[in-house]
Amino acid sequence: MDEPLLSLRGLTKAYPGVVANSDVSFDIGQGEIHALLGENGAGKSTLVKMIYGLVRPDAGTMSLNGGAFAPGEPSEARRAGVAMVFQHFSLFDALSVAENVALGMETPPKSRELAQRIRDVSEEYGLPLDPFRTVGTLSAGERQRVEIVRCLLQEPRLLIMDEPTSVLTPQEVEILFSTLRQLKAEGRSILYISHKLGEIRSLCDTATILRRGEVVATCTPSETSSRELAEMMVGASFAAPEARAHAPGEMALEVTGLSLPAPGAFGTPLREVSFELRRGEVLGIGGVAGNGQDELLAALSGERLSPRGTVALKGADVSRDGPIARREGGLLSAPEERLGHAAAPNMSLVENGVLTASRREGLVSNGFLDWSRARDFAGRVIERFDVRTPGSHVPARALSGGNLQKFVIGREILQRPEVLVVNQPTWGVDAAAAAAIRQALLDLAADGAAILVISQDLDELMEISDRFAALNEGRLSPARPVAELSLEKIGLMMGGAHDMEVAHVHG
Ligand SMILES: Nc1ncnc2c1ncn2[C@@H]1O[C@H](COP(=O)(O)OP(=O)(O)OP(=O)(O)O)[C@@H](O)[C@H]1O
Repeated sequence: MDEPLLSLRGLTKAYPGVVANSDVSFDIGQGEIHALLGENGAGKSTLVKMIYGLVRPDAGTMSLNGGAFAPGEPSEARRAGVAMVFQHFSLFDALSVAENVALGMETPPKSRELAQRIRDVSEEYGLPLDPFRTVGTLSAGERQRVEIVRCLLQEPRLLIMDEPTSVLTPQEVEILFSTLRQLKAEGRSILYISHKLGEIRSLCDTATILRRGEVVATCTPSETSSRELAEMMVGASFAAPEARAHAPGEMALEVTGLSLPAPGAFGTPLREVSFELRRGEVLGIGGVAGNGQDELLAALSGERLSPRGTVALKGADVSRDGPIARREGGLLSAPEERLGHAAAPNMSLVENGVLTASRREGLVSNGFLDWSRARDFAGRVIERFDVRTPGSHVPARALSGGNLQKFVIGREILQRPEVLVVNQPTWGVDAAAAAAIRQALLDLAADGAAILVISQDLDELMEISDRFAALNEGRLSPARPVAELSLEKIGLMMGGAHDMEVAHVHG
């Protein structure tokens, strides 16, 4: 076998109360697509941050192309040929694609030349992108292309991708995969983090599986079933969610002709959105990111008020009520962006629990916070949703992405909502925990709650929804029973093809 591109030997990194990586050793071959798999908090992000020079290992060594490799900062890793596309993009909305790319370069070329290079790379790798478009107007898939093109301009030997498909439509996933296969054919290597086992099985040559910071297995994903992969990750078997039979009940949430202007320069207006949601029912709303999902959630949660007569909760007009009044009426919600919007990063989990649960859980009495009840509530969320953390005193930012997501969703579910609106409930959550969250949503519905799930994960929507509707440029399609729909029809309802045209307007 050829010499590996990257060898990791005994990498170890501890944080207070948790060993994030313990004696991790494996190799990534030249031209190999290598999957890194593991439950939430297994240590995947920590490991790639060490490779990318963002975190220093406490012990262990790395070698790249046979030479010692110990990047002290990302620019050093980049110079050595390591590039990384992050889960959360670091782009400036108000700048153009080319300006954003230039910002990440140490010595950017003149803007004309850079625009040409961007066009060349985007054509060569089948990633349509217009260098002069303002980033704020791009879909999530297009933003990701900006990040990928920015990486490819550095001619990387190793490209690290952290959950790249969580923001993509099925069609965009196909485009991304052909780009990755092309990079592999050129002899470049890819380290691929994902919780989507089907994708890993079709794309990756090898998989390394981490559990609680340690390498527990290495396998060939195409020869391993998704169930086997999942079981290696959790070290146990797990059950797929099961819907309990139920008949839809009374009207819980009725939205009628809801139109709202875009909240800012880069938001999406809502256009005549109408739907009904009954008790006991799960309505799934799909769509490409940036088609009004955040705006719809804000209008339902009460963060943004809408014209009278547009939002009715259990028959009462709540269009002009803010979030606190709606929560009191039984409508709870969890937005997509977990750090900053759903959770305050520097506050502890106890405090984050208080943020949305203080009234419904009676955590405040006579104007004073009841700390012991608040700790008890956070503790119950942690236990019930298997949030991996040293304790409820830990600040939200110290949790792995998936564990914080479990906390944010669990916090709402435990408050026994009558209507629950969630956006991307299992984003970044591993297979077993995602199954547990979906099961909790189904159980809530079976107990008579009305649930609205906004998600880009079509498999998820198909699995848990009774009816499905698609958001496209702020318009909502009529809802259809899921039993009548194929995945392909849903893809078309989403209008997922609209941003795939080659956008060479300035070419
Ligand atoms: N900056 C930090 N401070 C304290 N603890 C941390 C920090 N970063 C990570 N951890 C802890 O290290 C462990 C591994 O986290 P890591 O983010 O690497 O997991 P992950 O496998 O990427 O998870 P996910 O799939 O949820 O993103 C977790 O227990 C996490 O809480």
